[in-house]
Amino acid sequence: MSYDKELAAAKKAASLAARLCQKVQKVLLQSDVQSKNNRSPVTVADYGSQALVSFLLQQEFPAGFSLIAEEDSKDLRKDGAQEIVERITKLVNDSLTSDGSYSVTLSTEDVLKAIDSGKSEGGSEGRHWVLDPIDGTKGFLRGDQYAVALALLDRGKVVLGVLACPNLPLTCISGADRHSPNNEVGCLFFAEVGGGTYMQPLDGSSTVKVQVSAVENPEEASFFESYEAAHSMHDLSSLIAQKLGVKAPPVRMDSQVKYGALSRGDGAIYIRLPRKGYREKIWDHAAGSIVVSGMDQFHSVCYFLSKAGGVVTDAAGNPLDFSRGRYLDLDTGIIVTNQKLMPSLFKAVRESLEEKALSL
Ligand SMILES: Nc1ncnc2c1ncn2[C@@H]1O[C@H](COP(=O)(O)O)[C@@H](OP(=O)(O)O)[C@H]1O
Ligand SMILES: [Mg+2]
Ligand SMILES: [Mg+2]
Ligand SMILES: [Mg+2]
Repeated sequence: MSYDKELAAAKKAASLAARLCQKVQKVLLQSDVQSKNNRSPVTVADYGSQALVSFLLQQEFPAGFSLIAEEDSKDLRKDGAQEIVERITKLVNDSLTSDGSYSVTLSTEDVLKAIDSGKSEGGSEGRHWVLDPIDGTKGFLRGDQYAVALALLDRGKVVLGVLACPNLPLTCISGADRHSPNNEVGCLFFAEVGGGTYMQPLDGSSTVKVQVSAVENPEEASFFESYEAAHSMHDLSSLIAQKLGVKAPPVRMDSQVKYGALSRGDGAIYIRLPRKGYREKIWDHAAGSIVVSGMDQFHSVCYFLSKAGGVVTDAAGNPLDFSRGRYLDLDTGIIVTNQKLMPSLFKAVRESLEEKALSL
């Protein structure tokens, strides 16, 4: 089955949302940032991006529309939030106008409703869009990396993914090419089931097919991990890297930009080991995982025969299961690399986890 129409709509929505985020990042005000009840930050750009993507997808695919997205309008409906809601509404309307193909003006209530369309519970039946309107909000606030991450699930499997990465250089960010004079930024990665992964500049001016690194010797591999030490245990990943023989220091970066960079071979390994008790959400990995694998992990024929795609599993070697609702139920963490390196990465992960358990 082809998802070309869905992919085209997803690329357009994510690109417009990325432009909205870029505009906000340039002039971010303290009043634009709020704290959710889990104390994680959320900004007018997170809300604006979610409202915009939700509205655009719903226009294109009104029948049975279902969206699983990170944000909701609860805090925006509280007393005193009117000003911030107006600012978000203006951002969304300006984005729609700038695109030229929409002659609508959304009210503040339209925007709140569009944000709240993201409350779907997902599951293994039917189609569901999955959105992280800004993945890496902490990176966004620092002026670093972040992504707009959008995927489509069909019967519990990821069938397409789009990652808009406004601050990622168009050229390789590691190894010998690192100091390339071309410092243009803004990449859009996209993948459709079975169709490989492609990258464009955010303005869509050209397209290249990308492939994960073919490195087989871990000594030549570099690895990615979260910038935030609270999101992934850096001591454990450095133990894993040491066991593998990785020589290069870790590349620490926010968000699913790590999956995008990996999909074009900027590094060969991504290790994510959250602290005990943390539950991963599907919007933090749906788009990234298909961009790296270039296909659905559950299509086992592709999974075993492909040489080009990367492999994404949990720390027990299981493929990620997006069919269980808003959360991923997985063993310990997520590891990503190419087909050749996966057996040794997996072994190093198991040994390191066992050593850590013994030392507790
Ligand atoms: N304690 C924790 N452990 C692991 N991940 C966490 C976390 N707290 C927040 N996160 C998730 O980590 C995401 C960022 O990933 P990364 O660590 O790769 O930059 C956040 O996405 P948001 O920024 O969309 O909230 C959030 O969902
Ligand atoms: Mg968040
Ligand atoms: Mg996220
Ligand atoms: Mg987010």
